[in-house]
Amino acid sequence: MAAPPVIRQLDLELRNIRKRYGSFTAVDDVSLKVEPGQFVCLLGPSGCGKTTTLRCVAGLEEPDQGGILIGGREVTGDPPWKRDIAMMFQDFALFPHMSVARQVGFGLEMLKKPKAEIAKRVAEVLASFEITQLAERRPGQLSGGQKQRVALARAMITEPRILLLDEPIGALDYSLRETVMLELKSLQRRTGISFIWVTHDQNEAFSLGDLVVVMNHAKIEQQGPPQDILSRPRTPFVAGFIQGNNVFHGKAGRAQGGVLEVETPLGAFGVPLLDLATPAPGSPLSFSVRAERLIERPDESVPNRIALRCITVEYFGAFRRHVLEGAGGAVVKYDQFGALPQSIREGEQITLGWAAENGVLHRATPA
Ligand SMILES: Nc1ncnc2c1ncn2[C@@H]1O[C@H](COP(=O)(O)OP(=O)(O)OP(=O)(O)O)[C@@H](O)[C@H]1O
Repeated sequence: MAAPPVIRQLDLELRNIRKRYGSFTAVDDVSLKVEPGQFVCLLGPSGCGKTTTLRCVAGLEEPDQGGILIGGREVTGDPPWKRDIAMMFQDFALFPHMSVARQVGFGLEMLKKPKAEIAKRVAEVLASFEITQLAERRPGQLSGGQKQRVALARAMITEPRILLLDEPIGALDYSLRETVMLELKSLQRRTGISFIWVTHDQNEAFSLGDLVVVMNHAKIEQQGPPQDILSRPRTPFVAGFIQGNNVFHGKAGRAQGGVLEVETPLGAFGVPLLDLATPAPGSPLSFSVRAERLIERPDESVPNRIALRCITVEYFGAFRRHVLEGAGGAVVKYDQFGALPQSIREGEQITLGWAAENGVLHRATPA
């Protein structure tokens, strides 16, 4: 007889969560499914509702509408300690008068575990986070990086199903961040605990997340693997928020062979429709083209072409960014691999173009 199918419960499911503060809606109709052991990054500008969403998952806020399931179990209305989660805050929220060893064991103390078991687990966790030598110190005697480890050890000791992290490396020096990011990613992979990581830093979100959830004005604008968000932004907000996109606004023209003509102040361009319905002629819309997808001095075979003047050339580590101006002052960015010889000078007039397949038509509304 065939083995019964294994049903893997989602670690977390948010079903149409809404949270209002008075008349202000901080989280609006947010739905999310987190697979077991997923690294999820909630990404968006300040005030978009990331922290409030996380606090709803933690049980620190109660949503006005919608449901929260953790490990397939409805937890909406349950207090934080009944949710199989742990949380780590940007300021680490360490208890100032408590020794490192005591704080790390605090979660187990709350769960009323026997003293001997707590001592054994604390010793193990301190060793695994390489902070045994700090056991008797107080938070005031720790560096930023050490506080971070202590906060993490404290969160992980109860082996939660989900770890919620609110800007967990935001308080660290830049020099430390990359190392800590790598450590946290490998910790997440090793333990198989789902991480929900709030950040406004897209580099963090794209380098860490299996799933990136982009929020704006209390709503999810797009969610998907980093590659999808980078290559196929679905809304003008996502395209504009993610570095390196040129966003063009215009009106729908004719569609032919799956390519829509879009009329913009810079000219008419062909953009693939892919799975989108053909918009009514004249309806307003937008599309984007990544700055590294532009081609210099394209020949006649390239249908989308713009005459521009180069305003500035800037270096961003591995690439060189050209900022160019077109008709009516529209700004276009063109990125070139930094190791290539510079081919466009400031002040130069130049034609840039792109293959039609590199244009990404946006959906009019968030989805
Ligand atoms: N307790 C509260 N009372 C009233 N408004 C609140 C409260 N908490 C949050 N808000 C508002 O809800 C909105 C979303 O806040 P939230 O902290 O979730 O945003 P965020 O995306 O995490 O921002 P940041 O990156 O700045 O932390 C903000 O406009 C904020 O001012």
